[in-house]
Amino acid sequence: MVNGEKIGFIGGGNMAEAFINGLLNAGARTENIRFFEPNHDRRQHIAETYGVQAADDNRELVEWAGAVVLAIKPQIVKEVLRPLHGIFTRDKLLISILAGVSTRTIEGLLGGEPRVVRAMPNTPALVDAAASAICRGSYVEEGDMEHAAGLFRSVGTVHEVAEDQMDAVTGLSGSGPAYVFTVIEALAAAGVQQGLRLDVAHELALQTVYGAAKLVKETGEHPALLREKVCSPGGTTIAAIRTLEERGLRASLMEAVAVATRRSEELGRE
Ligand SMILES: NC(=O)C1=CN([C@@H]2O[C@H](COP(=O)(O)OP(=O)(O)OC[C@H]3O[C@@H](n4cnc5c(N)ncnc54)[C@H](O)[C@@H]3O)[C@@H](O)[C@H]2O)C=CC1
Ligand SMILES: O=C(O)[C@@H]1CCC=N1
Repeated sequence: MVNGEKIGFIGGGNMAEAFINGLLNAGARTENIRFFEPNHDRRQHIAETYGVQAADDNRELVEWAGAVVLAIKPQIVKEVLRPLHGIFTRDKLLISILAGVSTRTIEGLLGGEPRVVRAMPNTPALVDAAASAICRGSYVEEGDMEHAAGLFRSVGTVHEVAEDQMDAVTGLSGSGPAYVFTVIEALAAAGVQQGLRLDVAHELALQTVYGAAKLVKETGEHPALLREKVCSPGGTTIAAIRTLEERGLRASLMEAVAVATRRSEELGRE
């Protein structure tokens, strides 16, 4: 983000917290970040943990900010944005991280020709390892995409995609951390079943997933090639891989991403 820019968060939930944390780690100043959050406990938690100021309401927040991150649940987008109709003047940029909700819907709710960027980050933003994608609204200005990309880069990686790909991004990387958490949990359970202590099994499962991802990232090698290097002829791994293929791990993941993509599309129609 531009140094010294005022960034406001509508909503102080999990994702807003991840970004506030990431921005501060990246050198943003506390006085340049504000948020509005109606839940008292969350408001207090964010204000006290990060030393950032809570606004009294969303209108006050938007009037103060240069860039606004919309971080509420998609189901309440209409009730939250309708009262803000007309106050998103051309000097403000709105970045929405809502699953499913199109830039066209948001632009319609805000009125006029608001500068809107739609984004889909994920929770590893909390540890500066988010995978995010962004797409442009109808009225963005030159520089807005790079500007928004800077926010997401401060907590991980970012790609620009066409808006018709955002639901697929949501199904893959937006929801994806939950799939991987399930894999870690299942591997640990499998280790326990084979007689390992839970703490040892959990640590082995976690480090294996972390190490495998790091190996793909740092070598740049295709995962299939890296997998071949683990599979000794007639050995343990190829026996396990055959079982995973027979039980449909690949098809299960493809179907999971398809279902999540469709759910994202539905959220946009609700
Ligand atoms: N949790 C995730 O992994 C991801 C979530 N998203 C999207 O981010 C958005 C936020 O998700 P979370 O942070 O997980 O949800 P959350 O439920 O933790 O946060 C939403 C916050 O908005 C607050 N809120 C309710 N009414 C409000 C109002 N009128 N004004 C301001 N704030 C209000 C709620 O009290 C709550 O703290 C959702 O639209 C979701 O689709 C995107 C990527 C990943
Ligand atoms: O589950 C959800 O709807 C949100 C969007 C992506 C991750 N969490």
